[in-house]
Amino acid sequence: MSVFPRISLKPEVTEHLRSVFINKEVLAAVGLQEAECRFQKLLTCLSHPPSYTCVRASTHLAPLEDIRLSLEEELKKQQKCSSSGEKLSIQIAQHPQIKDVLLLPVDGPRPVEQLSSEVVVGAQCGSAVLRGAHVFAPGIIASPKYMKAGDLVSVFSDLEGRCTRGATSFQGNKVFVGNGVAEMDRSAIFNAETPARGVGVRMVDPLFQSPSFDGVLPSMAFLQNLPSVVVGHVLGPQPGERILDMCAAPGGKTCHIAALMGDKGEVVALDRIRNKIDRICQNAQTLRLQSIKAYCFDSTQAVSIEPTEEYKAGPPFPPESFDRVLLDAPCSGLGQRPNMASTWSLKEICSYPPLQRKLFQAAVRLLKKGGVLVYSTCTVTLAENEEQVAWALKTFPCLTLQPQEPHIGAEGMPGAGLPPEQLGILQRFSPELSWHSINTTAPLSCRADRDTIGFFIAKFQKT
Ligand SMILES: C[S@@+](CC[C@H](N)C(=O)[O-])C[C@H]1O[C@@H](n2cnc3c(N)ncnc32)[C@H](O)[C@@H]1O
Repeated sequence: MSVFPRISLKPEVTEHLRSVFINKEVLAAVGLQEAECRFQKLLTCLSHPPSYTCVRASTHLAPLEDIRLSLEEELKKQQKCSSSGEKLSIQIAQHPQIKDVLLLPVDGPRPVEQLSSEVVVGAQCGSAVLRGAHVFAPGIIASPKYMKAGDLVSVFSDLEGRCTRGATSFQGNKVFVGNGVAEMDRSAIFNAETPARGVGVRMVDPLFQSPSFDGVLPSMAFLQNLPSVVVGHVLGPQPGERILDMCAAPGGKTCHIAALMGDKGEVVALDRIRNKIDRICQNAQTLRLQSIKAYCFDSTQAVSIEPTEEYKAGPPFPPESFDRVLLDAPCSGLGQRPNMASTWSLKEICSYPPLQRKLFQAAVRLLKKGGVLVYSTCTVTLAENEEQVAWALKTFPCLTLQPQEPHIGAEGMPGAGLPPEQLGILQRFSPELSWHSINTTAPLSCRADRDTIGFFIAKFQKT
């Protein structure tokens, strides 16, 4: 059910996206009415959270069913301690095809009454609340003048980033995300000498309710969107191999790859941003994985200039060093859900394809002959997805497009000149195709594959 307005984008971005979704090839395939309808559904579904939470279970540490039962126990304990009167019935489902995934239903939108005391949070924080998080103090932008710990407050998300930090009220474009109990006085949030940390508002009556995973079985349950889990399986890492994850932070997919290899072999994780490397290491440590080596490095420069150089730990690497390469590329992120507003310009969105191509060139060079390259993004544009595939197949005759296992998403979108047999083996998660037709009372395992974030996966082999 739609409760939020469509995602708010700059008009130039909306027009650009319309031209992507209503391109000539799509028009020829489905007609104008259906193409326009899909585009409108896309704008609506992007502002809403998926109807379930996906957890990747650490099946390298314990059997899935044991993890499922422990998680159920932990979440029941969490409910006993919660001050909320209403209890969630906890049903954790397994995914029918993916053997390390657990699915938890999200209950929402729920009928929640708004209160007169308002806390305003940033849009990113608001989106996290809609996916089950509490409000952390750094996310709070405004609060009532005399807010004390223990006060019941309504939480609003500031969609356009217009609220002034420290304000006592805000009349701009905001969306109600639920009620909670303040865990801090206003003065501790805005007037403290050091920035406040920890939970600022504990959500007791959220608009969309799902269990909070904060500190719940951290080594066993990792929150990850379903398409991101699919990426690891499509890459198909094998024990003993050497794998490169070129854009790795915060390391969700890196850790999955290492887990799928039974932590045997070597997973090299690169990211350009230094402080994000710590997150990769923390995640690896929490999930008890030792085969991961993380480096701060610009992956466009990851091929060594000296061609005869031997492989050594750390970048740059000689050509053909890796059995498999994952390029989970930096992208415009327009598939993320929920996302109620983006202030990005068209120029910013169009800045990604050239960077993705530079990374892709390095990926192809670093891959061994016979090796597998997986390219993925969490965005919906053609330029960052199918057009990149068309470019790659033309630029690198050594690459062939491969079928994916599992293939639970839709096919690639027409518009980049790819023939149907190639579109058919691309995997595009397109929540707009089923928006409104998803029966939220149907078993989770039936609807999970369709109610995802927007995502794209292509698999290549170097011959
Ligand atoms: C989509 S995110 C990766 C998410 C990650 N694969 C995961 O599953 O947790 C893209 C990442 O690429 C990194 N990045 C951007 N440009 C890069 C470059 N030239 N070299 C290496 N990393 C880069 C960003 O810092 C960002 O962390």
